[in-house]
Amino acid sequence: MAETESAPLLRVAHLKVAYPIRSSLLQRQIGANVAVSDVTFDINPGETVGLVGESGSGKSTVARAVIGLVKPDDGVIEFEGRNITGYSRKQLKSVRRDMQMVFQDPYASLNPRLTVRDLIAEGWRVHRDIVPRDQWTAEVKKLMDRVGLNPDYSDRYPHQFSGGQRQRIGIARALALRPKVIICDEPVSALDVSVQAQVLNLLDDLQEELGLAYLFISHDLSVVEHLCDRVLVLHHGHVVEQGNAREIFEHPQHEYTRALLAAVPVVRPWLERAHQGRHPTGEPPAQVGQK
Ligand SMILES: Nc1ncnc2c1ncn2[C@@H]1O[C@H](COP(=O)(O)OP(=O)(O)OP(=O)(O)O)[C@@H](O)[C@H]1O
Repeated sequence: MAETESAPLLRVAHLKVAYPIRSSLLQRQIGANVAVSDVTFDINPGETVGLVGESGSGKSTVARAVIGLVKPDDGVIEFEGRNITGYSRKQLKSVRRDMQMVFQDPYASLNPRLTVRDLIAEGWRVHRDIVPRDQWTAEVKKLMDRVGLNPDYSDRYPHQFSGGQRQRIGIARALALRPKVIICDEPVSALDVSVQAQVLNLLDDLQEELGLAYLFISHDLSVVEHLCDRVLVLHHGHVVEQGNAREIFEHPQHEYTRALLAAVPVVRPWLERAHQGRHPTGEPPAQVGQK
């Protein structure tokens, strides 16, 4: 799927992030908790790289470092060949537009006081050259349509939508900035299994249509296996195994990977559809607000 002839879209080399440990009384730093260490991987345009591991293994920390929310203690992060490791907030502005994030909890990540229209258009206030103001409404409706939401509901608020629909709003918000890569941090783990399938299939379709790259973070190996080209297995902040997704799932080399695989409860039939270019039969009926 991915083309590798040019520089990778995103390159993370020897990333180390340590969080300060503070004394609760004095708020004085008394040490550091190394959350990730020596994490190295590339993502090429149109590629999906999975980051898997148990809770606390460092997945979100890698995502936060890539997007500039935490400062690496060591290592290099490059975007399209540019070293962005030490970028200031202002310098990161141009990169953030190309690198969007979809979060685990779509409700917590959406401002409840904004309508869907304002939520989707929010990024255009900062990045003014993307969509002219007089076209915001039309463009919001197009994006809603694209992610499977009824465009007539653009003046509704997040609480008027279901969990799956709210995640579609989050995806539309990310798409609004026309990114090259989307970091998906457990994007379906807060959703019902049947709704997970719909959202994953949407992400898959968008990738095919727009050539997006994904850094896909999940503790659920059955999700990662079917969506990802390559996978990194994180354990206590270290990459214990990485490579082609299918090979890792068929022939896991590390005992931690084998333990994670053994913990996968069921093979989910809806995931069989991934990368086959068609929707599974028997998807649950669309919900209110969804087309
Ligand atoms: N803001 C923080 N301050 C201090 N320690 C943190 C902070 N955020 C994460 N950690 C610690 O860093 C380590 C990695 O956490 P991280 O959230 O990256 O893991 P994760 O694999 O994403 O876990 P989860 O799936 O539960 O989100 C953990 O030991 C965690 O306790």
